[in-house]
Amino acid sequence: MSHLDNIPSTPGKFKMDKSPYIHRLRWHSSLTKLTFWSLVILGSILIFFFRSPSSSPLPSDHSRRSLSTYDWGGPAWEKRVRSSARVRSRNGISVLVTGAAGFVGTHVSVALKRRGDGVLGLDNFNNYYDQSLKRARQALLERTGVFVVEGDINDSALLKKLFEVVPFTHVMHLAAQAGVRYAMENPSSYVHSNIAGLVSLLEVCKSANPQPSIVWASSSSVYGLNTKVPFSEKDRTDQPASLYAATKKAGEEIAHTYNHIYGLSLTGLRFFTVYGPWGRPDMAYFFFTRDILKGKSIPIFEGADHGTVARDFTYIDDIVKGCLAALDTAEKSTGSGGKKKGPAQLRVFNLGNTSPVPVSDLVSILEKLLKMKAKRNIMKLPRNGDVQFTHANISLAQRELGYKPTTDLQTGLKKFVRWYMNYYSQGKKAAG
Ligand SMILES: O=C(O)[C@H]1O[C@H](OP(=O)(O)OP(=O)(O)OC[C@H]2O[C@@H](n3ccc(=O)[nH]c3=O)[C@H](O)[C@@H]2O)[C@H](O)[C@@H](O)[C@@H]1O
Repeated sequence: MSHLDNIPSTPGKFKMDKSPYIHRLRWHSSLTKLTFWSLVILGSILIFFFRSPSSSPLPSDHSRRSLSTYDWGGPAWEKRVRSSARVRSRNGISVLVTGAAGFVGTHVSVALKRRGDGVLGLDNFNNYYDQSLKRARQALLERTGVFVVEGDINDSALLKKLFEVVPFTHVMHLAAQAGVRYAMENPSSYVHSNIAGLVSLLEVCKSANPQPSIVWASSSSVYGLNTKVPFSEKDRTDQPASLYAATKKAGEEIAHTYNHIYGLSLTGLRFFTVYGPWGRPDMAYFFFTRDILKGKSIPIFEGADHGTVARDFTYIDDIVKGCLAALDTAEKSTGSGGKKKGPAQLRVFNLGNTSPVPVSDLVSILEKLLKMKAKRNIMKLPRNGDVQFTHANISLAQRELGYKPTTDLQTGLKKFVRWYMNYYSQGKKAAG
């Protein structure tokens, strides 16, 4: 008889015959053996519960566990949330701004607040770049009357609570893991924020009553290896060149799904290399400024055969106008109680400047403004997600949003440099 003969042919029908039991009774006549086997079984159970990854009822992902470290809730906290989100103008809207302590988030929140809309910020203050800059933006927001709740978009309990406290009419979703090149270093942070975080937010929005209208940040990077310029919303976006771009593209498809199933009104904005005061230190114009001032060499990328690398750099104030116009023209979501009641609006717009500038020209402008020569280190465009050229066709945004950028790179950088010199002269060290 082979050992395979003991295996039942029908699952669930295997019945242990009595012989092992009887056999064991004989064994148990020895107390030592009983104790021994009891300990073995107990030990195995303990090892199973402590070592097996699937035995834990908690998610094993670190980022999820860290969500519980944020402190929120309580009557005083709710009061602050309500007061910040209170609409103070006729026909105003109440907006939850995610990523409020980020570059675009800060500018959009201030603009909304100033015109009398209710604004509540949400930000996880992660350490992707200098956190003190995020705290300084937060201080600016507080002075404007915007409370920034500290929390993560993956924290559904927090999101649900916020919607319980305030029936937001709109969500401006700007929280994301940004940066094209960093995606090679920390891919999971892109999935966590740009995919899981987006789904977590949309899940709560779809169940909210009333459902809010959502405007969110996509990216010019979705055009990827597309060579047809200028980039139009009708062009293909199925060849992303970085994981960052892929997660933003995934976001656009996820938006389609939530619009289709639940009647959420969704508008995606494809931002083109946004720059300006209070910007992101991981972006080229920002760290070029810092390094030129320090006398450090700066890597300037060029394409094959000395090909020009250029960007459709877009000034923050123009982007803010585009964001507000998108919020103002957003139609209401049509669902309720998690159920779609009719077709809802689904839009995507390019928000660019329509005049690409070579990166080497950006450096020349900075040299003039800083009155310092840059140490240029010309390098081959790395194959880590960068594309050679971006150029927005903005006719759709012009037609539907009245979007019309007015700031050229020279003017915008002048404002950035003024802010930079002022900000970092006040004892704040430019993060290295
Ligand atoms: O438009 C967008 O969708 C994207 O714009 C920027 O991405 P990118 O255009 O690559 O901006 P930077 O990293 O500031 O680079 C600007 C230009 O400088 C070049 N560069 C960058 C870094 C460097 O060391 N040297 C250099 O020449 C890049 O190739 C690029 O042409 C943002 O970082 C993204 O988050 C955003 O989504």
